[in-house]
Amino acid sequence: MILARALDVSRRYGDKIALDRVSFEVRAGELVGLLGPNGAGKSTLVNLLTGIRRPSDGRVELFGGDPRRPGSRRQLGVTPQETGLPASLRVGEVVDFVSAHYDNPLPKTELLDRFGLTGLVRRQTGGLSGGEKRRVAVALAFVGRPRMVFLDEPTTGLDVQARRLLWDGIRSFSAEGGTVVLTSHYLEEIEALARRVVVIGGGRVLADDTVDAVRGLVAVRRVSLTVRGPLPELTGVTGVEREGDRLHLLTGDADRLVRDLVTYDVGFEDLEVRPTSLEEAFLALTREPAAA
Ligand SMILES: Nc1ncnc2c1ncn2[C@@H]1O[C@H](COP(=O)(O)OP(=O)(O)OP(=O)(O)O)[C@@H](O)[C@H]1O
Repeated sequence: MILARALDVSRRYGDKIALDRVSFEVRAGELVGLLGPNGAGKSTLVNLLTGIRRPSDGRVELFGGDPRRPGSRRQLGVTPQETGLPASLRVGEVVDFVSAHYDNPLPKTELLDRFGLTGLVRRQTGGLSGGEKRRVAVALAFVGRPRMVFLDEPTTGLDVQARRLLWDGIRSFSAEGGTVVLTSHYLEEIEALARRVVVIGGGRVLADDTVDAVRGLVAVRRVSLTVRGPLPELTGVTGVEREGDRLHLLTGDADRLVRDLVTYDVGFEDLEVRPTSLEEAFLALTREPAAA
């Protein structure tokens, strides 16, 4: 069952085309990561699907209706990229306030426990750290027992431990059948959480597939080796990183590269060939949109 859909959607801000004929759908139970560099159009897509903005062209649907109608948003939870919490209220009071808007909210203790916030219940939000505020803001998207949540960069500004606490909360919602769409710059986050990744660049969908398939799409391999002398000119190398004597070469044809290293009699040690990280795949995709 499709819970959210964009059909040939474009969004312009003056002369700027933020989204260019994008089609995208989210099915019940999915955990989808929207991945893209700054300004790619991720937030714009989220804002259209959650009824915050209107498309310039094309159609958007949320639970089969117009996202701008409050009735279509009843089963939706959203954490925008930036949120404000009333500084003088305690965390528990903010949760009570938001809960009061729903018929059957999640019990406060359960919500706080799920997101590792129990210890903060009596703290005024104005005195929380940036990371603690962010965790509260994300948890609030879940108060009304939504069927689907949109989380725009949920873990920006969080340290590793806080990020993991949030991931646990998101994972348990997903494990119970909840549907999640999240945007992220943290490739590690998409890999850790999402089964499906949609790469957005320049207002277009560059790839929409599993994390493994997106990596396979660019099929870049990382060949690592330790060399003491200079390297000869090698064909097909698209990137080089150096850590002391250790070199990491990115290439679309690892077999050929290794053959060339042997042919040129390069004295290498500890040769390793492995698939790229999603980050490397993502950089290659956004650098060469035509190849996608
Ligand atoms: N209200 C607006 N007025 C004018 N231009 C806008 C507005 N909102 C977004 N844009 C432009 O549209 C493009 C897409 O922006 P969007 O915020 O959707 O990208 P994003 O992928 O979410 O980026 P980030 O990762 O930096 O949040 C950008 O070029 C941005 O400057």
